[in-house]
Amino acid sequence: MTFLKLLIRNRLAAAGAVVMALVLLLALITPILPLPDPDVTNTSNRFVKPFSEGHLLGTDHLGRDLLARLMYGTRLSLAVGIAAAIFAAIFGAAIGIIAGYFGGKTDNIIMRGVDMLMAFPYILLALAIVAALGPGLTNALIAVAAVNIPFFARNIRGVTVGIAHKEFVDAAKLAGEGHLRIILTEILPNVIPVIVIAMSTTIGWMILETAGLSFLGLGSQPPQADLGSMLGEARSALITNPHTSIVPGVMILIIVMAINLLGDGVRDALDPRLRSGALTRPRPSTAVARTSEIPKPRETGTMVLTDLETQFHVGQRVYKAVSKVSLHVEPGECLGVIGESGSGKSVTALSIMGLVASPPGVITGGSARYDETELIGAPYEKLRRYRGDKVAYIFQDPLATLHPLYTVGDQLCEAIRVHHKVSKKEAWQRAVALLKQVRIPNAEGRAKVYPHEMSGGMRQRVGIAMALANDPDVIIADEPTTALDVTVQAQILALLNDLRKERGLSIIFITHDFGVVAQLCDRVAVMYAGRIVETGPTQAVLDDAAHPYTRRLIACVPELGEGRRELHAIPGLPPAVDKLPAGCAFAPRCDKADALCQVGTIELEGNGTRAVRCIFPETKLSEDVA
Ligand SMILES: Nc1ncnc2c1ncn2[C@@H]1O[C@H](COP(=O)(O)OP(=O)(O)OP(=O)(O)O)[C@@H](O)[C@H]1O
Repeated sequence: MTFLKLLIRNRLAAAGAVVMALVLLLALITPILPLPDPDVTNTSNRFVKPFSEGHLLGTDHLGRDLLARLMYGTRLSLAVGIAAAIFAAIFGAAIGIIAGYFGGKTDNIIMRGVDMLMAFPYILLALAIVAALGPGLTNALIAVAAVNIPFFARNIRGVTVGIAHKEFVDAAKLAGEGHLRIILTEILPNVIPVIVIAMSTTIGWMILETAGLSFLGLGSQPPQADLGSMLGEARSALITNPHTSIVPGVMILIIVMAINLLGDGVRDALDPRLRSGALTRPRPSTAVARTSEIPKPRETGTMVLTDLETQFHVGQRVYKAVSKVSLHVEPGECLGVIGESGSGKSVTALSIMGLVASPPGVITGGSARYDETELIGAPYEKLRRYRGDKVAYIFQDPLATLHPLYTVGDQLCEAIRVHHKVSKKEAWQRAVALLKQVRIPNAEGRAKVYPHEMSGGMRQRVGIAMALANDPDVIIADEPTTALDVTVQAQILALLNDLRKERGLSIIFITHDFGVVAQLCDRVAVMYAGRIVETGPTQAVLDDAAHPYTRRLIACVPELGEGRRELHAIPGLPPAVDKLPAGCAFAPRCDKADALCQVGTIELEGNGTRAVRCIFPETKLSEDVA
């Protein structure tokens, strides 16, 4: 269904589909249409012009009705082209899957054979095959299918090689599944979209090739008409009676155009990366469609978010990933943003610099101010200048953000030179100094290695060095230690803490671990279903959390050295952000909730230092202490 919707949304593809459906329908019902016999000659009636009585498209050099020949010819050309495409796809895909899956010698032998076939110009190869088998439509079909097999084999082999090394295939092998079963259940479903895409984009080409062979007299034999043979026969009357060539020529043009447009649409609609964003590529910065005025900031700091709202618009659905989030961070301060997976922490962080992919992401309101400059809705050039230079990000998996083909030193140099005009040598020296600063031993030597040659902890230090490359004022760290073991995690946290003190950095630290917040953050903001439910100084929140959700989150952290202690998981799941309930989103999971919690809007209310979004808080916040 999604596939069809996406296909229809692409207007050119939809036009191609309509034309193709019409042509196919006409081809199917040709035998029952009141048409004259396409093969009956009437030499007294040669070259009748189009729109004559009894001959809508005129007649050819033997007086045969061109409309009837066109309809039957189209039927035949389509049948042969489609059949050739199906054969080429089946055999080519089978060869590609076997070569890609088994690899090694099997791959070498099969693919060198395919290479040899590809070394011949396709039309020469097709001519050689037809010459060997003899002229005729079936042989033309075999020839066209055969010359296209290498194209499918190469494409599918490439995709299969990638899939054959994926973990789920290894898991199937470890579970003792046989090769045939793995190919049918693990590999094939993953390559079918590629086969369909390859077919949809080559079918038009195969119809042309079949027409080419018939044009040369090697395909359909007289008196049988197909589009190529009609063109061939019309060749001698090209100047005197052009309608005999124009009629089949225009039909070939229409069919090939329609198939190509449809094929491109099918390719786009089947590409999973384009699905949620319809058929458009992401824009360089997140789309902003405000539904209200830019709010005035209520706090001060290096980075101040006020009532930030980010949504994902997917078809008719609206996912409210971030709802009216307000945060601020002072110079030299570390703010922790904590919440379960899916609570909107990353989307909040990415919205600040316009890094949420659009479509489907849209910032629908709020403000993000860096040092008095509004970032939401700022022109892309301005955001680009600020990205990395003023506000830098550190992500969870540095392997995904570092380029695998460049050394870490080169990547650091590039990051420096994007924002500063310095010589390569100077950039390199700065890169080495940065690596030293993040305490990488033998920084000169390590600058020359590739990311995959480093351990996870070292890579994350490189990630931090990248973030520091341009001396930013704000660092947004999105779960930078989640993938690391506890000792390395402690080292990285200590490093971030030292850098913060040395450089006066503001850090927004995203995590789902209260233990990490306790170690590093001055203040904490707890998120649930896209909203802040509690904020306050870390120690105060840890000592006496006000929101039942915060209490439950803290209770989930094991305390080492405390002897046996029961951990209380939070029952239930967070709500889907496209179907948020009224009132408190945590109410369905909260044992303190009653009917009052499930109506209206519950505001975040505080005393200047702490705030909570709950009508039955676990603890009463003391009067204003600001
Ligand atoms: N492309 C998208 N289309 C629809 N919804 C999305 C999309 N990307 C994210 N979301 C939704 O936005 C919400 C917030 O996601 P986000 O990644 O910010 O959560 P998170 O708290 O950072 O989680 P995690 O700790 O797992 O990274 C989630 O409910 C998610 O389902």
